[in-house]
Amino acid sequence: MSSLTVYDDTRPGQPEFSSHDADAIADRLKPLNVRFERWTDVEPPVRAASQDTVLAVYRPYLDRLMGETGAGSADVISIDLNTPNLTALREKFLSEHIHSEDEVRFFVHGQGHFVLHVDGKVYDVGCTQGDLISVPTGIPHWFDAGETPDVVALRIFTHKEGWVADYTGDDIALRFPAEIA
Ligand SMILES: CSCCC(=O)C(=O)O
Ligand SMILES: [Fe+2]
Ligand code: NI
Repeated sequence: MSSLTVYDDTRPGQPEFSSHDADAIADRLKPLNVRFERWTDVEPPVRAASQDTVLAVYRPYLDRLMGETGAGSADVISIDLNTPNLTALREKFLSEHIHSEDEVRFFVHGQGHFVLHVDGKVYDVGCTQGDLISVPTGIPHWFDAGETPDVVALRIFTHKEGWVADYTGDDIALRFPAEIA
């Protein structure tokens, strides 16, 4: 289930807002210019589907999204216990970072948490199958799918280099472990 938990960034473990309602989550994130939507009218491909199959299933939606955002490429990231170099991959996403483009992700299978750090607040967004999230350029955040990850997500990129992060050097992610069910 999608979720949002909000904290003051000085008070880990003391949520000041929490919801599992997609509309309430979207409303709460809107002032940050974070886009959060549920796309439920597409039947997801099977978990083991190839990257090309996943892209083909979502093609019309992807074309619209890429048109709206000006993104030039899309790919599929799949992370589970069999993923090569899982520890390194997990660590790469787990430290607070920013991007110079919007981070647009659609959850095809499984779940993961985008944790955003804005104006003294921490927003732990638990994303699940059917969720679209767009984290605006420059918002510090990290991503955690836990120690037994199970996630397949569509990613779209504006830069031709693909995924590039600037780490903030803040170790806040250590103080705010995502609420992984
Ligand atoms: C589910 S996509 C992996 C996370 C990611 O791209 C990021 O944190 O920048
Ligand atoms: Fe990111
Ligand atoms: Ni919950």
